[in-house]
Amino acid sequence: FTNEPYWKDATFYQVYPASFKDSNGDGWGDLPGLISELDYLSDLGVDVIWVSPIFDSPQKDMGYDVRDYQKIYAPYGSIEDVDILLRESHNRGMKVILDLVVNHTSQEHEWFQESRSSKDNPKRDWYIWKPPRYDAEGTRIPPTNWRSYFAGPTWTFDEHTREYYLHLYASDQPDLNWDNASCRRAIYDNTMRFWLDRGVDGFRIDTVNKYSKRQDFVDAPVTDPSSPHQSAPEMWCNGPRIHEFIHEMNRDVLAPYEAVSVGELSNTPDPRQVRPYVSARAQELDMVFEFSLIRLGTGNILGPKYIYQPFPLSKMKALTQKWQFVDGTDDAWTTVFVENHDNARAVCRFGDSSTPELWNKSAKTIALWQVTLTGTLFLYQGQEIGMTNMPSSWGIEEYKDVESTGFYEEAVQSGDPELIKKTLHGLGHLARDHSRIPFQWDASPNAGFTREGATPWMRVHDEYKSINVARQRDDPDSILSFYKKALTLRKQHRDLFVFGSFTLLDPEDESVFSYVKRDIKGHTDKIAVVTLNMSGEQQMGTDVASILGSEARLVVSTQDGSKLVDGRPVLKPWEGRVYVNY
Ligand SMILES: O=C(CO[C@H]1O[C@H](CO)[C@@H](O)[C@H](O)[C@H]1O)[C@@H](O)[C@H](O)[C@H](O)CO
Repeated sequence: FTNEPYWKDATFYQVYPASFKDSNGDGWGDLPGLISELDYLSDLGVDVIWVSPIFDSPQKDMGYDVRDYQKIYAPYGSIEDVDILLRESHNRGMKVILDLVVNHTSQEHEWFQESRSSKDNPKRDWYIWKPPRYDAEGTRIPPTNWRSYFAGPTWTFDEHTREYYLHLYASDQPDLNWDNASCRRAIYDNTMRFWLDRGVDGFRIDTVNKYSKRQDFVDAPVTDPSSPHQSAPEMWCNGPRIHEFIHEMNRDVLAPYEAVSVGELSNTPDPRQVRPYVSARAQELDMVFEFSLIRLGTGNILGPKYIYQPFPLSKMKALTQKWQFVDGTDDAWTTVFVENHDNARAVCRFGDSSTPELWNKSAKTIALWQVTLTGTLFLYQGQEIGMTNMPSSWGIEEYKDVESTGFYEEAVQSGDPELIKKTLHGLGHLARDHSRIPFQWDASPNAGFTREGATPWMRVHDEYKSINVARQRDDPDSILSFYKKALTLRKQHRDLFVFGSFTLLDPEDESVFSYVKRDIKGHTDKIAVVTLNMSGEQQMGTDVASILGSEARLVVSTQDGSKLVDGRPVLKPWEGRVYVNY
């Protein structure tokens, strides 16, 4: 696999800087804090660190609203700290990618300040401005009836020039007009080249399939008669010029710097629509995140996103199979992930955190699932120690995320107590806040995230004394120890685990998740069988012997189990195993 680019079998680790490590006691994570834990990441087996936005920002959406791409948000540190992060990471053989948020800026960005200053300002067309419409009563209404991802309209009226500007997210995040070539050039120069010239190794690219909007700006069909704002992803997702723009970004910036790129791609549930973005010969993106699997349990993200919808294991298995589309028929590549800063914790959503024992066992089986899937693996901070959702006893006041508060406000305004109750229940399961509380390093005050007496920007989890790195580091039976072992196994068996074809077994089984990985690249007859008990009862695993014959060799069990009956593993509750024929 020598001729494969490093980023295919590299392990990426996402850092949410506000919540990773605070070095100066202001209760907000920072770059010196991250730098002080690089050995921890290196020891875990991390190859590439993805740092969520650190740029100057009013933090309306935690930095996904950038005021100055070339300045570091002061509580995070300085640009010199980024240089140290790069140097110290590279010295440890780790690369660093930054978060590129260029579908929109903050409304405080100088570009937007100029654009809103007058209709004939040279940067007017760098954003998307439209005149108002008026309804039958002569009331001014937005140019279209589109709904924002954070609830409410996608348009805000600007008194100064008496026009509306478009924002797919918060009104603090006006969308840039990628149809304007000078705007695109400024994005390439002012943001991407600036950081690549400083030694950054690549980018996670935010909302990458939303840059090209349909130019007819018409109303969307009314799917929710109770709301004036309608779901309309077809108006801006995978738009008419999106491949032209991304190919240009690759040709002019990414390729010349050999910068790795991972795009964040939503509302595109069909792999046939995704492959063109990630086929090597297309020269667009190296890989993308698609969210169908990680979003299981949520409603339509442009509708009742936070009305929780329980899902069967068979659905999780079917979505895993759907996105394990690397089959050697083309040069497309994919990603593997189950957590990020926009979703709740995996052990609470796909595992069972109801007891310490089931929490430990289910978190390990989720890890084994992840490390045996084909594609580039991404971990999210805290996943490796099994961090859990905020306690259900915590009130809405603990939820800080603009999306959580937006949906809660919308429910309150509806005056419908049932909707309010359902939304609170849904947020308790799904909110982005769950993955954003401070990282749990040890049992000292504030979980070692910040110093004693400091006030963390978000409350530290009540259970930090039982779930933290210090407690797990030297415990061979801990989730952390298992992740270290599993990440090593992934590299040792990369031809099957990272590059192999995926075949789902027993799709209707609602307790056991089994699949086969075959060696498509090496063209050998090497086979791995993965069989995971995703239930709280003992289960029979898949028929390993019928696939691997007498050669079946146990590579790993999450609970040191090995019992086989008639060629089928007897799996303890939440036990996972991998067998191979070599
Ligand atoms: O649309 C996005 C883009 O998210 C990216 O873009 C958003 C805007 O920059 C930002 O808030 C997210 O943190 C960033 O990951 C969703 O993935 C997001 O999860 C949101 O919850 C929609 O329901």
